[in-house]
Amino acid sequence: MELEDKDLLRKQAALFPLPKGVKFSYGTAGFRTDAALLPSTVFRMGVLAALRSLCTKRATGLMITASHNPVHENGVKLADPSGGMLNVAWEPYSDMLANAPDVENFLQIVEHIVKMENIQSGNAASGEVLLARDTRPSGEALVSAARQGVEAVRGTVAHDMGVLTTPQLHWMVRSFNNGVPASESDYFHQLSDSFRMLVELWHANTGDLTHSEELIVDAANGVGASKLTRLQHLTTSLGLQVRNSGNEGEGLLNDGVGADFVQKEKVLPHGFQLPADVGKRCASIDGDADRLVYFYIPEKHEDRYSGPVCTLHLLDGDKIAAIFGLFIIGQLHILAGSNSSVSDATTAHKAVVPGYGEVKVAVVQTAYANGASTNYIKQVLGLEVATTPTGVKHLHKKAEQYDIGIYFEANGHGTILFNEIFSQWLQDASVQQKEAEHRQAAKRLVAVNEMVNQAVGDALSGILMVEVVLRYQGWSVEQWDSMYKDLPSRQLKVKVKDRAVIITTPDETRVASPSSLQEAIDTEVGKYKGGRAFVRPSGTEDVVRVYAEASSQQSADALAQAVCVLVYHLAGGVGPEP
Ligand SMILES: CC(=O)N[C@H]1[C@@H](OP(=O)(O)O)O[C@H](CO)[C@@H](O)[C@@H]1O
Ligand SMILES: [Mg+2]
Repeated sequence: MELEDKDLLRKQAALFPLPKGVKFSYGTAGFRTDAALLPSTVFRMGVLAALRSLCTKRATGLMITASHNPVHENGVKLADPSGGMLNVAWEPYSDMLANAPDVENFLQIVEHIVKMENIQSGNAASGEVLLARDTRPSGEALVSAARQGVEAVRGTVAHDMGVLTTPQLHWMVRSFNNGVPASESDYFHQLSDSFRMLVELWHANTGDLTHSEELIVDAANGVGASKLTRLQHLTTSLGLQVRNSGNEGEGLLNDGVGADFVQKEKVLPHGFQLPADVGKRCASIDGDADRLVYFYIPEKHEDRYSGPVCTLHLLDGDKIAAIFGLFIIGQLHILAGSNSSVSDATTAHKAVVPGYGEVKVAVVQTAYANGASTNYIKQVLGLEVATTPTGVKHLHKKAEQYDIGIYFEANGHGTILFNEIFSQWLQDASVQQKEAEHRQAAKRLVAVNEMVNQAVGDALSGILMVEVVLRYQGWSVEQWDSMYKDLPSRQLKVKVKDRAVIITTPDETRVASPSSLQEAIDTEVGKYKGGRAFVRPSGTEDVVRVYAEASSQQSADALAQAVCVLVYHLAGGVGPEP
């Protein structure tokens, strides 16, 4: 690095000293903590995003959000030039930079990165970083810190894209680097045009494609609310009612609302009521709109305010993956000219399409996927199921290995990826296939590829896709729910002194160390028919997560509870015994 580059960085970095006594960790999906502690981290991530851009010679992205966490927290996520998460090989750099104790140490790490990655800086270089934030009050000041970080690296500029959902920013980075229109308005038009196309292509088939009931969306009092409203203006046939939009009097961001709350607590979010909302098709998104779950309250329900509450029927990421898989395989069958039904598992997963060959399709899940979903996807849909560690960065990478990769975490983060060669083939097939039916199936898949965010999981495009598939199937939310019945499950957390003492096998289903813990878990699981349990240290919170499944809710609860006690005793639990 040249002297003047260093001087500029030194001067700017001095404005953002590291707070005392804090250790930052990149974790599962970026840095997250109390907003007041973050300016130095965000400034430094601005520097890293700039270096990554100079290194790849393409634009990168930086998003200020703490997703489903409380409003006083904030965080930073980095987008790689592909629009996906920051390349995992660069995560150690982000940890090193974020924790550098002083300016000189920080400069040394920057120099180390520049050398290791052979980065050309200076006037001739041109890096670009797109910045955005969610609706948190701390966001504006943090975007300013990020901008100062980006511009402290000579030869890079920051573009502030304003208040966006996380998936919108990732989409923009991807589009920008692909040289296609990349503004927010382009995003909305791409989604709504392809939704309209899918609706029209259904008309071509059978006639009317209106859904009798509108969808009610809990927007977590976050950034997704205004974006959904905008989307609705462009897609008139999408009947939508947005609640928890964060307007005056509607409550706080993520407070008793949103996808994380609904998925974990399985109770109605604020703004929804009995009996008015019974039977309605409802969805929740999270604070930065990258997670989506659906839910409804059945006619026969318990009152949420009395007794143990589980009145809400949840359709989580696993069920969204299942209905997406059903649609995709259905269209591939048309293209393959096969009359076999999706329940014919022996042929379903080998969609051999004349002119292309075998189309490789898989659903990618983590160990948190409900066992019933995995069975259904494999046995009824006949699709391959691949498993990865927790975290979208892992699922996304795996899904890219297929012609069509559908990935979802149970918590509702996921999307459908199309590989480039297959997507080009579909484009050609949509005009060149002899049979009109085949051209239409290809056109539908082309429209799905356009509509569903190819950069990252996106609640907005996810809603459009679910709504399309429900209409194609002619299903109500209850009919969708009845694809399969979830195995009873329970997820709990345990506080320990140092969660790093637990090391799991790569697939995260077993504890490698301490080995006594895995032996004890095995003994406990053996006591329950159809039982399954695993533990892993969280990558976003200072806890160990415990997951259990069994044949009844009571057994799942008991198994999860027993495993919590084992973790507490064998892995250094703190506070009162669980
Ligand atoms: C069990 C669970 O839901 N874990 C979540 C959570 O990660 P943890 O590492 O488990 O804290 O946050 C991640 C980021 O949002 C998300 O990708 C992941 O699925
Ligand atoms: Mg989120």
